[in-house]
Amino acid sequence: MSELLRVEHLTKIFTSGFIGGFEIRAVDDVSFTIRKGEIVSLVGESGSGKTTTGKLILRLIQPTSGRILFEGKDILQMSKNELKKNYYRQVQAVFQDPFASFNPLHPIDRAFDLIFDSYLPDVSKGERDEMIDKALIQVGLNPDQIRGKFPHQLSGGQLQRILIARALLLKPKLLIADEAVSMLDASTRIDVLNLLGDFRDKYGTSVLFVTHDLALGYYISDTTIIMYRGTIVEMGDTEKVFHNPLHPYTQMLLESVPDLNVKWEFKGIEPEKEEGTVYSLQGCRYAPRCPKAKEICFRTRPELHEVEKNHWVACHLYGGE
Ligand SMILES: Nc1ncnc2c1ncn2[C@@H]1O[C@H](COP(=O)(O)OP(=O)(O)OP(=O)(O)O)[C@@H](O)[C@H]1O
Repeated sequence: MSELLRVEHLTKIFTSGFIGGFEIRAVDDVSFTIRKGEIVSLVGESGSGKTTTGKLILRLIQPTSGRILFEGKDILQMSKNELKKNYYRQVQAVFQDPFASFNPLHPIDRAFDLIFDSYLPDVSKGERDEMIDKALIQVGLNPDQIRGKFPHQLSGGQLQRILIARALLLKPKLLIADEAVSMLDASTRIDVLNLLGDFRDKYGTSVLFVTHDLALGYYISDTTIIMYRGTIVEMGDTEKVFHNPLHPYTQMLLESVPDLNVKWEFKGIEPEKEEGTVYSLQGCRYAPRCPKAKEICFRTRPELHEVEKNHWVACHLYGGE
């Protein structure tokens, strides 16, 4: 599989407050690639920088530093016109909150019209209708119950599927799906995940699947990237990351997945873990929470290095610093 997207040393620092405000390193020196036809999961807890990474790739926000190459071309050098006419024709996105993506004053068909007007202006009205119906059926919706409706007349799950149908209509080379199936009920969620897989097989669409749900990431992706506080702590073949997790953070995440055979039991109140944790920018971000942290972990940030084929970890426990 050849390379589609390359992210190099991507960093996004937000500043909060005015004078004497503080910096948030939402994404901090992140590098990875997505190959053609590859499904990559970006996994991590809330605030780990997943959405910011997706927004940077979509150039909805500007990075503080770093490069993003799509088919070898630096998207940060693209003009607005090039982005609109060329890049967004090939890179589509679906976000978590479907309500925010629809204008409540217009029937949902207008969302499709915008796509046709912008990217497929030569398609006739009859063909448009046929393509929209087909796309809706693909995501398990009945066009007769959807077309002409206003957003408030449809459920969040229906709106989300409409957005996925719309994004796939263009047969994009890359789909960024940011918690895109979170609002769907379990059976529809599997249908939509399967649809993404089918789409990849049929059209070679690559997917950056942003999720905090490990099980969904495992189900759909070839490659998994685990993020913690703006940094990549582990990445590689999904099977390797899930079946041989190396980073203590990945191990903790996997141990936290509820097991259907195990019932809750009281084990005492856990001390505060996340909010308010102070970490050093020089060291590993996870060190203050890490049960295996050594002195060096607080002092030097570990680099990602390949521990086995297609399996990288940024952790001093495995050397490589
Ligand atoms: N526009 C912004 N201004 C200031 N800080 C921001 C902004 N957007 C994100 N952040 C901060 O950047 C960090 C990463 O946020 P991000 O939304 O990328 O995380 P996430 O992993 O996608 O989390 P979630 O799963 O909750 O969406 C957080 O600390 C967040 O508060």
